[in-house]
Amino acid sequence: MDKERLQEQRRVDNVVAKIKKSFKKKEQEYLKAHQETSSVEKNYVQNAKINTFEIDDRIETNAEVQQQKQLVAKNVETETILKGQLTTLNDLEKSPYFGRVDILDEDEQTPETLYIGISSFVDEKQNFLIYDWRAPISSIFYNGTLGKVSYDAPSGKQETDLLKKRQFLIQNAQIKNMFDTNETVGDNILQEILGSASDEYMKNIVATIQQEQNIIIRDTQSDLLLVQGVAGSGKTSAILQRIAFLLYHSRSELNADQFVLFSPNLLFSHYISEVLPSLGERNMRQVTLAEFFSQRFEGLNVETLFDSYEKRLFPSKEEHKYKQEKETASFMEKIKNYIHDLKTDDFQFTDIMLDDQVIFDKELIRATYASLPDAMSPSQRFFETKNLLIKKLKLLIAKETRKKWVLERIDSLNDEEYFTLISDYKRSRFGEVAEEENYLALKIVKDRFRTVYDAIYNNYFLDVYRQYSAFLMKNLRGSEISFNAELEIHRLSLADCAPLLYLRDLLTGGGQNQKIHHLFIDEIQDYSLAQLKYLKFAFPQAKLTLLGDSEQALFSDIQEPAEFLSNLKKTLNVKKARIIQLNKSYRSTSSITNFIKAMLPDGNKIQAFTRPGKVPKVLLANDYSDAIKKINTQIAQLLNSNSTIAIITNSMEECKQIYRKIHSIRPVTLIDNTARAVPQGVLILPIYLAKGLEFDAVIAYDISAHNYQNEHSLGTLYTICSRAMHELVLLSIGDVSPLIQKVPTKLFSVEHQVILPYKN
Ligand SMILES: Nc1ncnc2c1ncn2[C@@H]1O[C@H](COP(=O)(O)OP(=O)(O)OP(=O)(O)O)[C@@H](O)[C@H]1O
Repeated sequence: MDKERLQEQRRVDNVVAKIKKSFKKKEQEYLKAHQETSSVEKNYVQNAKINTFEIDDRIETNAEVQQQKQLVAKNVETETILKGQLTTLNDLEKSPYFGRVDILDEDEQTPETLYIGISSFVDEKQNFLIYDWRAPISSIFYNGTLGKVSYDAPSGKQETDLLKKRQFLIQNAQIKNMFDTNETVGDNILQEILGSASDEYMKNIVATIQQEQNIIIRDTQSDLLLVQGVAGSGKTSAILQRIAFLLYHSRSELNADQFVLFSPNLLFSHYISEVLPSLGERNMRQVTLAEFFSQRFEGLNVETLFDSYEKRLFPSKEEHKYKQEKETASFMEKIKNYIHDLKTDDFQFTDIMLDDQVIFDKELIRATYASLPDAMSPSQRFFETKNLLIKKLKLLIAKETRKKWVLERIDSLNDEEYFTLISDYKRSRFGEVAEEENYLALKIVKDRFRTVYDAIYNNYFLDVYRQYSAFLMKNLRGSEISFNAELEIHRLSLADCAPLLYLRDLLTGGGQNQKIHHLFIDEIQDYSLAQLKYLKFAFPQAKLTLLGDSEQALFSDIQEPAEFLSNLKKTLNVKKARIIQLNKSYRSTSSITNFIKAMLPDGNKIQAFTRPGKVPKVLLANDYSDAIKKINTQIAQLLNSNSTIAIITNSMEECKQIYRKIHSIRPVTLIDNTARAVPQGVLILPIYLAKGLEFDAVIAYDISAHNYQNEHSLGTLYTICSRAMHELVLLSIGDVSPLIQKVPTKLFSVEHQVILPYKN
């Protein structure tokens, strides 16, 4: 070991010893906090048990229990914080840092040496032994080349002289690799990291963030940050790091609950779930578009992207046309205009019923709405109508309390019913019997009219579905037929969700979440402009970070990036928009990336990371049973050097067919849309569930001309191939797709004697 490395190792030993000491101290604090929580909890349980029998004692006990509850919550929070700190210290113990910079400030004589890791660490004298990677000064580790550099500090731009930049790979407190570099972050360590096997969870990239990724991570100015990056260029990695960065820099104003990430599917949510905790941060909220819509249309079966993808394989021409129209931003504008011009007579009000009885008929509701000034916006008028209806309901309830049935009901109450009704209200408070009777009558009637109140509160007096249908009839005549037919069987197609919600929210004034500060959307190419417009409306305070690869479009044709960007900017109408392109692909070996590049019309822009590997292999099968044989042989071969092999298909049906044939031969996992995690081994899954994921080896199933006829399916084929990290096998039953035929033959090998109509 050379002298310098020995010196560095000595420093590592020294720092690790201090981290261990600090860990022990924190552990004591944690144990103490834990004991406190347990004792408060015990106390709380005992208090909750006693004195709840006697009605009069309930109120006091409740107050006490509430106090204890708050105490437990506070203690649990302290415990969680300490536990998080222990986890971070534990991680630092194994790998305290990954970078070092030596800098010389203008007014200084001697250089300063700073070490950079996943979290800061100070010794007892408050000396910084490790700087957090998110600290302003740390940015020069990722950004700067040696010489004069600048970084953004809270006090403004700072300049310094960067004298040395050193990278470390430290495992179990031992330096495994270390070297000095003049580049931003050198290739050596990256090579080592990218060459390793895939994992159930995505890893953080903190030690090897690349310059252009660093820009995405540290941007705090843009209202819309659009990252257009080729497959495997680290878009997802960069935004997760970005979330950690934003949380660190706005610790006092922001917490993880104010971040929402729209992810492509539940497998993906699980896959990325460890990145933020590994950086010492809590996870943000995650939701898929399907979940988001389903929550808003209770009782309806909302079509998912996956249903729509499977259906897309056989769409009717007419349906396709309607769907395309509903996905445009201009369709959303039509909704806005429709509502603006909507006459009172055109509102689809509906009677409010209680059992079989009409409580407020629709004409009364219409008259109430009509009585309000025209100058009010529809949502204000709607809100006022709601208030007026609630007032009317209160009058009705007051009148009803005097009815005979109510008195009869009071007389027939047994003890239990009586105490339930009176709940914690003290009997002694009633001056006279009549007062108690009035109280009970009001409770009984209110209970009886609860559903009416709920109906008003939840806006059920407007039939939004009929309203939307009326809108369709006016603006996309014919499309209301299938909408109504689907609704009959409680189904809602995906293309209708955004316009329908928009219509509902504009009319009723709801649906907006003002609390979310940052909205992240991954795989943006799978969202229609109508959906994006709605999300912007639903999260009006949120800054947007949108990531995508317009060429990985599964659900629509590939769009020119420039056209996509300009449409997006126009639709979302934001002030400070910034677009960042990531063209270097890190996931796959250069052989796989070069193969993929050749498939795409503008593939030249993709830069392969120089990691050598085998060229992709194209296998030609004569028929289905030959294909299954070939899959089995390939799996056996690939398993020699790969731990996860994914057979990726174009549809669930294909997955099931393959699974039926091969699961008796070897252990395989069929992944469907109920799966929450991706195990290691051999997997079979359709491409839409593999979005955003990666596997050691991929077998692209049936890339024949039959399955991938033309450029409409290029997005799917490209996405499948780009899931492979180390090896890619493409299997075709019969002639290969013309999309593969245009790839130069030197970029892949062919296994079969059938002659291919090569052009090159
Ligand atoms: N700077 C980096 N250092 C180390 N690994 C990186 C870096 N950038 C990307 N990677 C790795 O490259 C792979 C692809 O990254 P990621 O999934 O974030 O890309 P993506 O652009 O979201 O991909 P896709 O659009 O194809 O799903 C991951 O294994 C990730 O860890």
